[in-house]
Amino acid sequence: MADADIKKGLVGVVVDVTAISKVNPETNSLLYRGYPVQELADTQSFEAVAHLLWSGELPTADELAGLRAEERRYRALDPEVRAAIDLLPLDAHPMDEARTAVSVIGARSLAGSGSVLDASGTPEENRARSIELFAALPAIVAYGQRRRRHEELVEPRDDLDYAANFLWMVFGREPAEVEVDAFNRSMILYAEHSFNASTFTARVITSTLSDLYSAVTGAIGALKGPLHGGANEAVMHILDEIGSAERVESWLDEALAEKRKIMGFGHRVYKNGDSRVPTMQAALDRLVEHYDRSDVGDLAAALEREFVERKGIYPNLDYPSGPAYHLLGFDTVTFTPLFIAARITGWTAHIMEQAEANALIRPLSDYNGPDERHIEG
Ligand SMILES: CC(=O)SCCNC(=O)CCNC(=O)[C@H](O)C(C)(C)COP(=O)(O)OP(=O)(O)OC[C@H]1O[C@@H](n2cnc3c(N)ncnc32)[C@H](O)[C@@H]1OP(=O)(O)O
Ligand SMILES: O=C([O-])CC(=O)C(=O)O
Repeated sequence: MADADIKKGLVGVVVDVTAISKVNPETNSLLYRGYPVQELADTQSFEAVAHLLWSGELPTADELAGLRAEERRYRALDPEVRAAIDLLPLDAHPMDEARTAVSVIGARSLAGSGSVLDASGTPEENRARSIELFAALPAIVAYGQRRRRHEELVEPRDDLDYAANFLWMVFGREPAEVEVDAFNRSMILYAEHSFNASTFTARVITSTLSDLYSAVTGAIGALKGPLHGGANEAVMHILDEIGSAERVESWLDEALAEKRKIMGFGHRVYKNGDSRVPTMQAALDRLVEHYDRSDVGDLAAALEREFVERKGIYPNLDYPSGPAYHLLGFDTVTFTPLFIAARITGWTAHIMEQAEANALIRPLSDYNGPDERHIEG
């Protein structure tokens, strides 16, 4: 096979169809089930967007109320999940914590379901499993941050919707409107992005007729890497390392001389800017104003200006999200678990779509090892 025929990293390869989202780098747009993501972020709750991704349509008032009631049923941290998290060292990465928690929920949910032949589930079962994970993840993420800070678990509040309750469980105080708005927007923007690495991982696992929990666990592993979801954490490490807007130029001289990747910039599909960045940047700007933290806004703006000018590579969603989560009060290691809480919607929509029209995903490789040889003697 000629080298030119090998699509390393599957660059440019279209492997299947999807009706869930459309990423269009030419028009710099992102549609969820046909709706521009900016419009959804401006007008919808994350719960409504979850319904849209799963079912194909925005919910009616009754459907939204039904989903919200269902979500409230699974909000509290399950004591057995808590016990499993407590077995992990305090300095375990929260991505590992979340991966373990999903694995525990899956093992318990599937216990007694019989052989591997029964695990993949009916569409109805998978929809119920998706809602349960969507509802359970905030408490897992919140408990992780609180236990690392040696703080008590905060019980959920039924009078708050998803985004406000999530912030409540993490910080134990009622969030301001501007905080809820920024957080809700970030969840919507992070919810779905076609065949990205973690979603593709989930689809590969689903394609073997494995179960939804295994697919999500694998997807979390793929998301953790800094070339993908881990970049929102990595952005904050970089901003911390630079320290202030005045240091950007000298820091960048050195980083580029060392051929370092500057996290939060670049994208496999978008080459002229990420469609989600302006909406998240506007939310970050409002947080900067709310907390009176122009130092954070100025530093992020200075690095963006300088890097884009020198390299012509634009920020991706992780770039404004990192400092926004920082200002909201999240620990840097908690940023990528927030991405899980959002992307659980997209992952599970893709798992159900893959299961509905399945073909085992199994590409070919070109062998470049030793020629055939035999053991001597
Ligand atoms: C929500 C998300 O998951 S968005 C992605 C989050 N990831 C990051 O922010 C990590 C930093 N960015 C990157 O590593 C890359 O831009 C990726 C992995 C996202 C996309 O990568 P690819 O499409 O494979 O492009 P690739 O990495 O080959 O980059 C092309 C060129 O641009 C350079 N480049 C791309 N991104 C960056 C960056 N962030 N910093 C420095 N150089 C970069 C590469 O070094 C390469 O240069 P070369 O041609 O001289 O070798
Ligand atoms: O699409 C990608 O490759 C990565 C990304 O932006 C996402 O998953 O949100």
